[in-house]
Amino acid sequence: MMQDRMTFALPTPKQMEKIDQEAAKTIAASQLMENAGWCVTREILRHYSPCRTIILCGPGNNGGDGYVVARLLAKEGWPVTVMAFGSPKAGSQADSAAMQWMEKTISPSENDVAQAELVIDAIFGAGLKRDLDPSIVAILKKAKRLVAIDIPSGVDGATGAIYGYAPHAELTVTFFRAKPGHYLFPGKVHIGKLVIKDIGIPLRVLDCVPISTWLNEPGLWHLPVSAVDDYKYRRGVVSIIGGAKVTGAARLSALSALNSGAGLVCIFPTRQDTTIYSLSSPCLMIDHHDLETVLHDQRRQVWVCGPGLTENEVKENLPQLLASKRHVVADAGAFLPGQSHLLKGVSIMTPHIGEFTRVFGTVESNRIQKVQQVAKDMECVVVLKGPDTIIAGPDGRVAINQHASSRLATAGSGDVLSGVIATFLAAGMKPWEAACAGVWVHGQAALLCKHDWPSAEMIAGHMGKARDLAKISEK
Ligand SMILES: NC(=O)C1=CN([C@@H]2O[C@H](COP(=O)(O)OP(=O)(O)OC[C@H]3O[C@@H](n4cnc5c(N)ncnc54)[C@H](OP(=O)(O)O)[C@@H]3O)[C@@H](O)[C@H]2O)[C@@H](O)CC1
Ligand SMILES: Nc1ncnc2c1ncn2[C@@H]1O[C@H](COP(=O)(O)OP(=O)(O)O)[C@@H](O)[C@H]1O
Ligand SMILES: [K+]
Repeated sequence: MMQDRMTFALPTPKQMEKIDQEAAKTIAASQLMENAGWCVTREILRHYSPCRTIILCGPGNNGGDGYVVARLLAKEGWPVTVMAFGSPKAGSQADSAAMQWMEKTISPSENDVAQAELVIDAIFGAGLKRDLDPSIVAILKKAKRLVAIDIPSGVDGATGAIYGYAPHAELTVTFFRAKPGHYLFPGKVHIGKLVIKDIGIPLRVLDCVPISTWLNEPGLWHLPVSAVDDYKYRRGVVSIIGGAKVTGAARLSALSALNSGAGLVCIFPTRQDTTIYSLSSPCLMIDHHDLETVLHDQRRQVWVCGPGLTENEVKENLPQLLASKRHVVADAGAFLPGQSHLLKGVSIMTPHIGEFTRVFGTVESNRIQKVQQVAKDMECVVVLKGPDTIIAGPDGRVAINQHASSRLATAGSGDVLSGVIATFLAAGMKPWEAACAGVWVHGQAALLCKHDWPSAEMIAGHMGKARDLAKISEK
């Protein structure tokens, strides 16, 4: 069965608020809070043995969940104390949860937290929008082992930004769906193990919010299959501009395309002497005509432009590709300081944060918003590469990729990415889907490498197997 793409939805905290409100129309809010508290308790019982535990309870619903956990853990015989940070509003859900807590409640104290063997952080949830109070920061800093309810207090659930400080949780239990901030840096490193629990919110309430952000997983997109009557031009042709001086980048991109299932991979060398490209793989076609002539071939719709190219090489070739309405995957050398106009018309661009900043200016704490804006302004798909790669479409859709490995942090792995994305584009996938699939398969290829330190060439060698695994995972 195909995965329902709603499985991968990452609602923002604001959307989650709306989801909670809608859910409360069919299931009592008190029941949702009880379920949330019970889910957190079960995870604590699974991961820890009974020990001196302090539950830090804030004034909102996150604190309400904390009071439920306190009651349920105490029932299991755990020595539990609640540390209250303000009182819940009279008559609120959190207020009734607090009223059911009959045991020890203490005022905020650094010393008591320092003495606790386990600290449960139920001060603020994912919707936090301002800096934590310094006295709260001082207390959180004393926690030795910490479990966060929903998200560690201080992490912005929409962006992963940190409001002054956030503790490092060993375990974070969130409800219904993860939020973007669970997966985005710098917040991501504060989450520890992430557990997402179903608390009884009906799936259909997702329809009441316009979800635009997704976890990048197979099923969000579908890779083309190889048909019995396949032939090379149906699989798709990938063409790559090959630089004169730096030749490895285009060759890595080509190798990646060949191994990802492209029907044909061609290199258009910018210099006369083509030996380096001719000798690199017997499967590659090397162009010997000028670009104008080559572009008469209508089968060659998809081009990679940038890996290994100098400014001049980009300026000599990119405008011609765009003028002839080719689909261009722009990377590396195509990101010239302040020259965003050169990129107008590309289908997909794949900058890392340095390249992105060079062309589009500094990125504030809300990277998603900035990448979405650039995708919209430039009318193309933007892949902001990194350990939490963000793929934004001009229509506002965003995918956050987690399926990767720091094994990718090696020179040339970006070139490999451009090759696989171009392959999927040439196979007929839409740009956003091709980019998402390429990023996932690239991550999978790195995960398949036998040791932790593969070269980009080795990663490229695992593309075919990684593509097959992506296809299987769609089911
Ligand atoms: N059906 C549901 O709803 C369910 C919800 N669930 C749970 O709800 C949680 C979200 O709850 P929430 O919206 O009440 O947010 P939460 O962070 O607990 O409190 C906000 C309060 O804190 C205050 N405050 C904020 N920042 C502050 C600061 N820096 N310094 C000082 N004060 C600050 C703020 O004050 P105000 O901004 O109004 O001045 C407000 O009073 C979610 O994480 C999940 O655990 C589950 O029970 C499942 C069912
Ligand atoms: N720590 C990491 N975790 C996951 N992916 C990473 C990490 N570091 C780098 N990558 C990925 O590796 C690739 C590096 O690309 P890039 O920076 O363009 O390198 P190069 O220019 O050397 O080819 C990107 O796809 C990036 O997302
Ligand atoms: K919390």
